[in-house]
Amino acid sequence: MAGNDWINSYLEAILDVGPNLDDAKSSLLLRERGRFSPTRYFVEEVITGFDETDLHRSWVKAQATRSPQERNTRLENMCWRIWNLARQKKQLESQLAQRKAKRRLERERGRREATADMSEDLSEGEKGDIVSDVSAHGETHKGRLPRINSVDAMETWASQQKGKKLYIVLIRHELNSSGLFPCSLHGLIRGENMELGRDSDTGGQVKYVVELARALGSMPGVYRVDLLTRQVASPDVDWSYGEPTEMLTPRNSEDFMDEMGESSGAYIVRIPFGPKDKYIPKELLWPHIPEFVDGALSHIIQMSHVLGEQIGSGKPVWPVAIHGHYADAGDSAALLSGALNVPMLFTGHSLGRDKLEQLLKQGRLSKDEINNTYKIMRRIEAEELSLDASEIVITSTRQEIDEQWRLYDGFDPVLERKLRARIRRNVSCYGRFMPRMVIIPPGMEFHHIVPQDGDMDGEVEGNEEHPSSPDPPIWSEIMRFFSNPRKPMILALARPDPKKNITTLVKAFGECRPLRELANLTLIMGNRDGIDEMSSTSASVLLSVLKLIDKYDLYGQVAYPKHHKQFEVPDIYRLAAKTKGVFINPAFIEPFGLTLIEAAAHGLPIVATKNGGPVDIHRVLDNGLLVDPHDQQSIAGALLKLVADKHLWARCRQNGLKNIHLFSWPEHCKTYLSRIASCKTRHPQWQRSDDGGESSETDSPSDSLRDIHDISLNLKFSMDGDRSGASGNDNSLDSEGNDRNSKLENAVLSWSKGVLKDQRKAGSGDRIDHGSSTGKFPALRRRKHIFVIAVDSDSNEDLLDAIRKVFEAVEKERIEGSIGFILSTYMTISEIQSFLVSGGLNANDFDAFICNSGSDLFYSTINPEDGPFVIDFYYHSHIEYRWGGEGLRKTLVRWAGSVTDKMEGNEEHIVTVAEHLSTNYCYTFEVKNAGRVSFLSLRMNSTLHF
Ligand SMILES: O=c1ccn([C@@H]2O[C@H](COP(=O)(O)OP(=O)(O)O[C@H]3O[C@H](CO)[C@@H](O)[C@H](O)[C@H]3O)[C@@H](O)[C@H]2O)c(=O)[nH]1
Ligand SMILES: O=P(O)(O)OC[C@H]1O[C@](O)(CO)[C@@H](O)[C@@H]1O
Repeated sequence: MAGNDWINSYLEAILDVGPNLDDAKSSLLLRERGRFSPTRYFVEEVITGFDETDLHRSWVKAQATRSPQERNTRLENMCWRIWNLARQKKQLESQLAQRKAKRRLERERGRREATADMSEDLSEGEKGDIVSDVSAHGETHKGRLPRINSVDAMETWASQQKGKKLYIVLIRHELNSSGLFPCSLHGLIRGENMELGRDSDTGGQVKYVVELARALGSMPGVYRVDLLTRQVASPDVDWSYGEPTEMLTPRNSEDFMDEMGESSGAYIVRIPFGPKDKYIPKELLWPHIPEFVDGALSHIIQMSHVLGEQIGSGKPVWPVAIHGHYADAGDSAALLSGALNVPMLFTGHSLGRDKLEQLLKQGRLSKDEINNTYKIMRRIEAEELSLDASEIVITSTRQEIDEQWRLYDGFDPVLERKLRARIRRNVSCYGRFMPRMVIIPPGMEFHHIVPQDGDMDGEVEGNEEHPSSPDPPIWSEIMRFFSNPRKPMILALARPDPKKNITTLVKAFGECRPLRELANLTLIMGNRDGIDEMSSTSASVLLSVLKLIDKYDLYGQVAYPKHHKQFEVPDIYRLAAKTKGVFINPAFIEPFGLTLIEAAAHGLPIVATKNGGPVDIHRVLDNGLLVDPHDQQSIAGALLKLVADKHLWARCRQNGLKNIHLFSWPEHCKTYLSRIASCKTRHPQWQRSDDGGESSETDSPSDSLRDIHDISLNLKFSMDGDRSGASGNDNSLDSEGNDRNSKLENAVLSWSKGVLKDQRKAGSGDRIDHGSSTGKFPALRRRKHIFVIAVDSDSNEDLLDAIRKVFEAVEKERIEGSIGFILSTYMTISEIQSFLVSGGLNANDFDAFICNSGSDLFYSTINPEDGPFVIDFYYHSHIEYRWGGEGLRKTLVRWAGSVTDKMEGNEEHIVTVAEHLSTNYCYTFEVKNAGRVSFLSLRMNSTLHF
C-alpha cells in the first residue's frame, strides 16, 4: 500500500479523535485491550499498513510544515513516534523471520535426507501422488477468486454448446421457438451507461432485465431475445431512449458475433405508447397499457415472420414465452400471452401488497394517500392478474414466496402444493390454478470487476512492485466531503426512496459517537441536478437527509455526491473496500438486493436489513450482519462491530468473495431455460373464415385488442361520468377502498379475456370465428368508443330508465355510430329479447349482450335472416379454460340442500336449484326467503347466479 496521503489522513483522524499515544500502556496489541478505541484503530492501520519509508516521508513533510504551530508539532511528534514504532516492529519482524527461515531450512535439510533414504522403496506412481498432493494444496491456487471460475464456467458451457450447431437447433426445437420476450415498461432502459437511481423508476429491475436479456441472448439454443419497453422521445430524457431498437452486445462478443444469425441476439425494442413527447413515471402508465399491448403484438407478429423467413423455413417462429417484469409489464404480458397463446412468466421485483403493508406500518400516509401516490390498488390488481395468467413466477428468494406472494389472493403456498399434487394424480382442481414458483436468484456481470492482489487474504491493495493505477475521479468526488477521507467508509447506495430507510441510517450514524470518530458515511442516492427538479418523494428523502446532517453536525463526515455514472459504481465499492469499510442496506424491506451481491463481489462486507431477500443472500454468502431496520442502535452496533473487528471484517470479505460466483447469470439462464422447456408448448393458431371456409393463420388479432382498448377507456368514461376518467387521472377509491379505475378495467378485462382466451383455447385446433371477421356484426369494428351498461336493478323499468339516460347523453355519437353499446346483465337472452320489446328497444341498439351473469356472449346481427342474435361459442371456450365447473356445481347443490328453515319441527329448503334458468356455465338458484340467508350477498331479487 503506497501513498502518504493515506497515512496523513489517518494521522489527522487520530488528532481529531484525541491523542492518548503517550499513554504508558499503549501498545501494538490493540484488540486485546477489550474496549475499542478509534485512536488505536488508526494507529494500528498506520503501523501495520504502511512501509517504513512512507512513514518517514510523512514525518519529514509534517516537520517541514510549521503552521498552525501547535497542530504541526503534535503531528510531527506523532509521525516520528509512529515511524519509530514501525521501524522497531519491522526490525523485530525481520529478526523473527530470519529465525523462522533458519529453522525451516534445517527442517527441509532433515526431510531431504530422510526422503533420500526412503526413495528406493517408492514406486513411480506413488512419487507422482506425493507431487500432486502438494500442488493441490499448495500456493498456486491461493489468491484466485472463485468468481473467475464462474466466468470460466460460463465460457466452458458456452463453448461446449457452440461447437454443436445441431444441438443448438435441437434445443431450440425442444423449446419450440427461439424467441423470448421480456417486457419492462417504463422506458428508461438502455444497454450501456444505465441511469440507475436517476429517479424512482430506475432501480435494480432495469439492471436485472438488461443483464438477463444480454445473458439469455448469449445462451446456446436461444436465437433472439427482445426486451420490450416504452419508447420515450422527450426533451426531458436522453435521446437514446427514443431509439426504436438497440442491440445488447454480448459481453464476450468476439466469441459470439461470428456465429450469430441475421436477426439473432438480444435487443431492446422500444414501442411507442402513451403521450408522445413526455416521460411518465411508472405509476401513471396504467391507462396506456392496452396501447403498449397493441404495439408489442404487432412487433412480435412481424418479428415471428421475419425469423420464420430466416430460420423457420418460411413458417412463423413464435416466441417461446412472454415474460413480464414488475406489475405493469405483468398486466401487459397477461394480455399478450392470451392473445398469442404462448406461456407467460412473471417476475415481481417489488410487490404492491408488501409495499402497501410497509407504508401503512410507517404511518406517514393514509391508505388513500398511498393509493394516490403509488396507484397501489391498480398495481396489486395487476399482480393478481399476473398470478392468474402466468405458468411460472420467478422469484429471487424463498422469502419472496413465503412472505410476499403469500399475501395475494391468487397464491397460497400450501394450496399450491396440494393443487400440484392433484395435477400429478390427474384429479380435478375444480378450476383452481396457481402458477409454479421458481426461485432463481439474479446474477452479476463480473467483467468490470478488477481482481485485487490479496483479494482472498484480506489485503486490499497492490504492493510496491505493482503500484496502483491513478485514483478514479469519483474517489475525489466523494473524498472532498471528508475531513479525514481515508477513514473506513460506511457506504449506502440506493434510490432516494423512503423504503430504503436512509434516514434511519443517518440517525444511527449521527448518534453513535465511536462510529462517527472511526468511520465516514457515504450516501449514493441516485443523480440530481437540483433538489427542486427531483420527484416530490425523492426530494423529500434528500431534504430529510440534509436536515439530519445539519442536526447532528456531520459536516466533514458524510458524503452525498450529486452525480455518478454507472461505470463508476464499481469504483465506489472499491473505495469503500479499500478503506476497510462496510456496505449497508437498511431498507424496511428489500425484495432481493442487487447492491448486496455487488458489494460482496468487490470484497465489501455487508450490514443488511433482516426483512426480505438479504436473509437468503446472507445464508449463501455469510459476509456480514443482519439488522432490524427500525432499530437504530442495532444498525450502529453492527456497523461498529464490523468496522472495528478486523478479523471479522476480513472473514466477511473472504466469505463474500469465495461464494459470489453462486450469483451468476449463466447459471440463472440455464435454470430459467430448463423451466421454460418444461412449459407445455403453445403458439398462436389464429384462423379466419372469410376466405371461403379455408382455415388459415391471420396476421393479427390486434383488431380485437384495439376493440378492448377502446372499451376499456370508454368504460371509465361511462362509469365515472367524467371524460377525464379516460386519461386515467381519476383513481378515487370506492367505499371498500378499492381503486375504482382498476375495478373498472378489470371488469373490462374479464370481458376481454373472453376474446383473448378463446384464442388461447384455439391452440387445441378449434376454428375461431369472432363474427367480426365473418361480417355478421361489423359494428364493433366501426365504433370509436363502446359503453358497457351493467346496471342490473330490481325492476326492468329502472334498467330501461338507465339505458335511456345513457343513450340521451350521447345521442349524437350514437346516431353517427361512433359510439356503440354493450348490455351486461344477469338475464338470459330470451329475457333480454322480451325486455327489449317491452321497452320499445331494438336488438340493434346494442352491439353485444353479455348475459346470464357473464356466462354467455351474444352479438346483434345485421341480416334479418340470421335472426336478432348470434352467440359467441368461443366465449365458452374461454370459460372452459381452467373452469372446473362441475365440481363447483356439486358443491353448490350440496350447500343449497343444507340451507333450511326449521319451523316447528319441519325443515324447509330455502335455496333450490333453478333448472330452467341454469346453463352449462351459469348455475342459478332460487331463494324462497331472502331475509333468512342474510350471510349471503343476494343480488337479482331472489335468484342466486354462480
Ligand atoms: O444511486 C444509485 C442507486 C442504485 N444504483 C444501482 O441500482 C441497482 C439497485 O438495485 P437494488 O438494490 O436491488 O434495489 P431496487 O432498485 O429497489 O430494485 C428492485 O429490483 C431488484 C431486482 O429485482 C431487487 O433486487 C430489489 O430488491 C428491488 O427493490 C443496483 O444495481 C445499484 O448499483 C445505482 O447505480 N445508483
Ligand atoms: O418501490 P416500488 O414501487 O416497489 O418499485 C420498485 C421497482 O421500481 C423500479 O425502480 C422500476 O421499475 C424497479 O427497479 C424496482 O423493481
